[in-house]
Amino acid sequence: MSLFSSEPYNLDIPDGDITYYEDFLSKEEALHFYNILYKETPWQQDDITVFGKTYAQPRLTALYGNNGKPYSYSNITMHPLEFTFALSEIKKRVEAVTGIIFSTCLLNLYRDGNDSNGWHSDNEKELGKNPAIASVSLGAPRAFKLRYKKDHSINKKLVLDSGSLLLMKGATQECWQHTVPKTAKKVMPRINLTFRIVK
Ligand SMILES: O=C(O)CCC(=O)C(=O)O
Ligand SMILES: [Fe+2]
Repeated sequence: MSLFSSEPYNLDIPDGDITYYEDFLSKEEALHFYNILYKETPWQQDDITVFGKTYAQPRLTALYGNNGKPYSYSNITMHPLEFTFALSEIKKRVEAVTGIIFSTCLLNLYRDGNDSNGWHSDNEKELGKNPAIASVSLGAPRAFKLRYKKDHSINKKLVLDSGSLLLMKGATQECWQHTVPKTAKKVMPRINLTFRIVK
């Protein structure tokens, strides 16, 4: 954290609980972890099936966990790898700030502005009701949009900066969807880590 680190910021939204910690990691720490994770991660590109249509996921992913439990979404089942030293360090930091102990981390690599993550909620049944999801961003800043399921005109846009932590809790996954849209801007790669509790 820098001397001028900003306070955690609570989004003012109905039926959700979202906190943004802009300076969760310093810019130097974020770059350090970005470089390690970019190189050490066995990035994979899976085919996903959404509404009966199959296509290559527009980003690369990897799954890590400490309870051996697989995680399934969009007709893909991923089996967790053992946490690496770098991921364990980040996990400890996330747990210290949030007070929540996570079992699993899904990594996303957005190679450029053409990579994205479509509108979804993280509401898989193995996450249980009102799951807490802690999302760490490293590398290029990217837009992160949220919309209220009942009324899409209620929405929010954040830019998730390198070293930031976004914590989603409570009814957020039940009542909101989120997306990382494509961008026409020339952007460098971004790594996102979502810590979850897989039951
Ligand atoms: O990349 C992000 O910021 C979001 C990732 C995400 O929504 C997910 O993996 O479920
Ligand atoms: Fe998500």
